[in-house]
Amino acid sequence: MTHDAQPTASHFIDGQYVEDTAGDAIAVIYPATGEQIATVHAATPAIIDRAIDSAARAQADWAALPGVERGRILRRAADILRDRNDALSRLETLDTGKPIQETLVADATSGADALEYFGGLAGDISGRHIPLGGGDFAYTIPRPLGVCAGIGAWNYPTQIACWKGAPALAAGNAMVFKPSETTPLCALKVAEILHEAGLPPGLFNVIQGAGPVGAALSTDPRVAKVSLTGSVPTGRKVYAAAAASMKHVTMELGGKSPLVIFDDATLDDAVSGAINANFYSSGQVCSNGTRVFVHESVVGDFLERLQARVAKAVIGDPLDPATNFGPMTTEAQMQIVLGHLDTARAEGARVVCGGHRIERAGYWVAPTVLADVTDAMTCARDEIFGPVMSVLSFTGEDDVIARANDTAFGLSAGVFTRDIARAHRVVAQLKAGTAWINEYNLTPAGMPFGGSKASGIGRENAREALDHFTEVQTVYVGTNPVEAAF
Ligand SMILES: NC(=O)C1=CN([C@@H]2O[C@H](COP(=O)(O)OP(=O)(O)OC[C@H]3O[C@@H](n4cnc5c(N)ncnc54)[C@H](O)[C@@H]3O)[C@@H](O)[C@H]2O)C=CC1
Repeated sequence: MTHDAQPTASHFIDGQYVEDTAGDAIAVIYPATGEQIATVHAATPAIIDRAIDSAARAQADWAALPGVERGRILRRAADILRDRNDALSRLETLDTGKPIQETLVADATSGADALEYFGGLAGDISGRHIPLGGGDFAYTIPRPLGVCAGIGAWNYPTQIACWKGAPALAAGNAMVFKPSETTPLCALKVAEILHEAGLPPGLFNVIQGAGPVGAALSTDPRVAKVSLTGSVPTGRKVYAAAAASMKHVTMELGGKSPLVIFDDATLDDAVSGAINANFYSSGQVCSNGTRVFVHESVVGDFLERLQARVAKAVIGDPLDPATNFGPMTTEAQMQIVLGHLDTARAEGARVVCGGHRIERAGYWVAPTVLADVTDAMTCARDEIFGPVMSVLSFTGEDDVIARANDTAFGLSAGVFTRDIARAHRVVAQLKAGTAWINEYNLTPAGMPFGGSKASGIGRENAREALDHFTEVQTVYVGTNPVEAAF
């Protein structure tokens, strides 16, 4: 381990760092240079067992605490995350390659927001009272599920650990979290900080590894729920594995979301929206609006302004605060994106800018805008998960709604227009878990976030996430003499 703020071992179990070099070595690469910055080891079956076992032992006492006491610990952890934002952001940049300009505002800070939000709500978890007539009544108790597994993607390692951990812990559960094998470091820091804030040992354990470790968590009978952020194919596998033991699931999966720009939109805002919907984190954002439908009367103007803005991207050392565009997180993902660019050209898309690898050490793809894209092209159908915007033109409102919905995904959508009636009419018809009007990709902790159709099940953030980390026990209370047939 070469940097001060780095975690000191591969796993964090029962309140402490744990190493077990018997597990496969996983090289942690700084994507901006291709340099190896750390090594972690995949969890062996013994480590997996230890993590689940310690979580199971700690959970009942945690659940028995008053919610305000659980919440106080989460809020303290939020403060520590904010205090250490600089060091944590640097580590996140080294792990993911995302520019420090982004990690300073969207990773530990977003995690802190979730911890603060759910810390506040923890004291307000309550059931319902249901009057039944004749003096009888029922009430409900939202009960924690027990041990929950969290499995993360590579793009927002700190945020994903907190978005899953905060509501799980607030509701009285324990969590075993497995980060993506390509970005393993920051979830360990989240565990360290939670325990420093007073979380009793065992309640947030982090173990490393790739698919097989995630699969072991998804099938273990001691695990009551799996919350996954990942691709649709992985989601299908994890959902199926969880079904065998009837586990609860939350699935935050991929997308191919539409962003619709009407002819009355404030065009510079729409261009900003399209940039935020495609190039943040070099396009490695699940909710990205990668199918940008622009009204035919403004598409020329839109492309001209967009091209001028993309030319201003500062591509360079991600640790330099001036840089606002970084590399892909992995070499494999860079190759996937470059393959998509070849296919797009072959299918007739016009490259307005970018369209190639940037020749420097590490895994860089230039911010790319494709025009003259049609609905049938692969770049308009498949999730690319890279800095590739496809621009399509449209004529009528009904037509663009039908085209926007013609996808198996349903994660997000956006609309730019100054006509408020149209904005609400259109989003009401878009099959997407989250829609933005005259904005894009903002996900505050108090707002539910998640997907429809193949993009997922359940919601993260807001009160909805607490519902997904609890189950209701109903109690009927009789207050009258008991009647019976005989
Ligand atoms: N909806 C959302 O909130 C978000 C969705 N994503 C989606 O995530 C994907 C990119 O992330 P990746 O890390 O490539 O996804 P991935 O699906 O390859 O991996 C996700 C996680 O699942 C684990 N995994 C793989 N196979 C497994 C198995 N059989 N059982 C259990 N766990 C398994 C991986 O080790 C990793 O931790 C994209 O499709 C993206 O859209 C990314 C961020 C947010």
